[in-house]
Amino acid sequence: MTGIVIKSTGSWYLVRSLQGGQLYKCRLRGKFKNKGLKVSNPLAVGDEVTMELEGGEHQAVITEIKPRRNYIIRKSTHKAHHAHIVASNLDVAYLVVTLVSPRTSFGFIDRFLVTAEAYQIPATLLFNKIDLYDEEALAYMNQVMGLYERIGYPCLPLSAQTGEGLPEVQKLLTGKTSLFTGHSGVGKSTLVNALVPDLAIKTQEISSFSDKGVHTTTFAEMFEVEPGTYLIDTPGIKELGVVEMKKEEIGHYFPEMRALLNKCRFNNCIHINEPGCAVQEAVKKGKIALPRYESYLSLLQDEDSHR
Ligand SMILES: Nc1nc2c(ncn2[C@@H]2O[C@H](COP(=O)(O)OP(=O)(O)OP(=O)(O)O)[C@@H](O)[C@H]2O)c(=O)[nH]1
Ligand SMILES: [Zn+2]
Repeated sequence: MTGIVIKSTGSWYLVRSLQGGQLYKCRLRGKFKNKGLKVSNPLAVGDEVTMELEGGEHQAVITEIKPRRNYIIRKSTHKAHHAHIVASNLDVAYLVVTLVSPRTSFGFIDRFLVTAEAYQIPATLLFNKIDLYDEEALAYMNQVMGLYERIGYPCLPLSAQTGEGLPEVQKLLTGKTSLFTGHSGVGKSTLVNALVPDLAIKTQEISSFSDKGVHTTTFAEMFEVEPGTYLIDTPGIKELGVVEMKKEEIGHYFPEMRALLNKCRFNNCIHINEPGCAVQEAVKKGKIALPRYESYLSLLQDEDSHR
């Protein structure tokens, strides 16, 4: 029997069978090694596994994991050098942002996009709460959306509250595995609720497998929107941290910089103040948006502080 991990706690796993949709509470048989990956969890949400029934009606043992197409890692906030896989086999990563109450910063958006680039996962920005925007805010939003669309990131305006723009989001989800993330307060829960039919029932079903007292919402959970369409909610994840990037690598994760990188005079250029730098030139000419370049500089600085 094969299935998809829809919840991973590290000690047990909830798997949805691909043969009938039932849920199984699973343990692992033997040791699973994540080759070349320094992570604390052997299995993540989105992993496809083989399992064998065991004992109780809804219990199984995971015997094998299929190779991952991709995955996103998050650094542990309390243990240095610890990281875990948040989710795997993703088709799209969505960031929910708002320009008012609260205002998502460019820095935060760009960090998310860089992470998605590093893991080669297509990213889309969802601008929520447009019902709150006045004319000025709408004009600003269009400007920001234009900036990101020119780089190649799809952007959608919506209101999880009024439902405006939701059908467009729903269309994008169909047949895919989508990860949702965003700052606290941007309306991610409201949106996930609007997108996943019977979310409360599904959440209840998932938590009915939890042992007493250990249910937490800090793990990513995968919901079936309809067969073949999955949505991964990442509660409590404030930031998808990029794990160990070399300074020279960072520019590659800005698509608008990527094409220019071999045009710099020095091949180890990090585009700060080197002469003959194609990136600085493009910033001066307005071909690279200033906020994007500032995000780039801030990521460089972060790497400095990690050494
Ligand atoms: N006006 C307006 N309010 C919204 C919209 N979407 C969500 N809200 C409100 O924004 C607040 C935060 O929404 P949540 O869905 O809890 O936000 P969240 O991002 O899940 O926040 P956390 O649960 O803290 O991660 C709530 O009061 C919602 O009712 C929207 O489209 N328009
Ligand atoms: Zn340069």
